[in-house]
Amino acid sequence: MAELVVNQDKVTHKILMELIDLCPFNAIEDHSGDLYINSGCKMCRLCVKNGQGVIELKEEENKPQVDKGLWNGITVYVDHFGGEIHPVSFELIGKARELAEVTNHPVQALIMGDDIKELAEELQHYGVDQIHLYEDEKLKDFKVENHTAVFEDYINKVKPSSILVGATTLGRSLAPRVAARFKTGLTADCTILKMKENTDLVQIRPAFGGNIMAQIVTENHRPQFCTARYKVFDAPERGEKFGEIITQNIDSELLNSKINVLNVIKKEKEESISDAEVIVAIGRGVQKEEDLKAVNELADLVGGQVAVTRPLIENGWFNAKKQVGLSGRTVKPKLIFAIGIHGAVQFTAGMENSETIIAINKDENAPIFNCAHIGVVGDLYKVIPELIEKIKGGELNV
Ligand SMILES: Cc1cc2nc3c(=O)[nH]c(=O)nc-3n(C[C@H](O)[C@H](O)[C@H](O)COP(=O)(O)OP(=O)(O)OC[C@H]3O[C@@H](n4cnc5c(N)ncnc54)[C@H](O)[C@@H]3O)c2cc1C
Repeated sequence: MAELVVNQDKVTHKILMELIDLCPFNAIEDHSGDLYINSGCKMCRLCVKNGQGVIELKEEENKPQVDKGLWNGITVYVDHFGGEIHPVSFELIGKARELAEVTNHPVQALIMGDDIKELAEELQHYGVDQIHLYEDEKLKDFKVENHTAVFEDYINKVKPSSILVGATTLGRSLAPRVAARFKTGLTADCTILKMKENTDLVQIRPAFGGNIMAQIVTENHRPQFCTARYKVFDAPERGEKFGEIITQNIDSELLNSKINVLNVIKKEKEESISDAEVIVAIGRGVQKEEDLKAVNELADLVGGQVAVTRPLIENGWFNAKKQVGLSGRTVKPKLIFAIGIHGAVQFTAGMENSETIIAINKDENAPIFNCAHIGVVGDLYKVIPELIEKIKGGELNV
């Protein structure tokens, strides 16, 4: 761990006041002219950058060192259920291929289950170099202890440098357990991933309530683990068959979960905003619940689903599944209307990769216009009826 060292001899009243103002966490205090850092400090290092040498970062001596050359490959954990691969796994394969170009590492897929050869063969069409297949009847149902044991076995045998896991219910349960076994870092819900030439994976995600984009690097441990949500990255097109399937074996004794799955009841597939191709997203600019009638009419006309910002969940108008954003769902439709939405980073983090964003806001300075492809400055109570009229009259084709 790094620590902050305060050079009290360099502290002047002016610098102290500036740093107190600068710290976003109110962690710097004036103790009779001395600078004191309290427990609110989140090590954001703003004070180190701007403190004119008053605060220094002291890196830990004898840091653990890893031989990065021994770790080779970018592995995607393939999430599947009921004979279908979760689409997030394809998206991660697309990202892994991009990252692998920097380091010339192979892209590997890790798939485990029972009677899943066909799924492994399907993966051969997505540009994966190696598909590591674990089949055992004890892997038929997801049992976190068994799946963790297999994952551990795989890492010990193959030694991948980076591992990408979909932030599904299953992935969120599995990835931290495996990361803990290797005493390595895991960054959850990454929205951007970049690769350094030295094989360090730069894991970028909103942090501190979405106020900053944190860049997290696991410099001294391998493997590097991250999860990413569905609809953040692009899946590659299905192509020619490529890559080899490597059958891996694990000592069945290690699959010793005490969980006995009696029955698996498949949930009805629900309509989800994450799958929508067109979305009409609304925010607090819509003032009354009865105004939703016009919003629904617009959504019907454009063949879209209605989605909302968090305040509209909090006021009880919508179910939480309709929320877009950091604490809601990530969406990447072909077209999204953002109507009466300010454009807080916590909202845009969940929709800024949409193909076309049309923002309607009466405030021309609203941040939503920064990520919009088309911006309409106007009152939604005038713009929505006009849009409806024009679509109905055939003047506008959406
Ligand atoms: C940890 C954390 C997580 C969060 N997660 C999320 C999240 O996942 N999703 C989310 O949405 N928020 C989230 N938030 C809340 C977020 O910070 C914002 O408060 C929220 O997104 C604001 O919603 P809004 O844009 O609808 O409302 P407001 O900020 O009130 O904006 C309303 C907008 O409507 C415009 N407007 C008003 N009247 C009209 C009109 N007649 N015509 C046209 N435009 C009009 C205004 O100009 C304004 O820009 C989170 C916050 C925190 C701290």
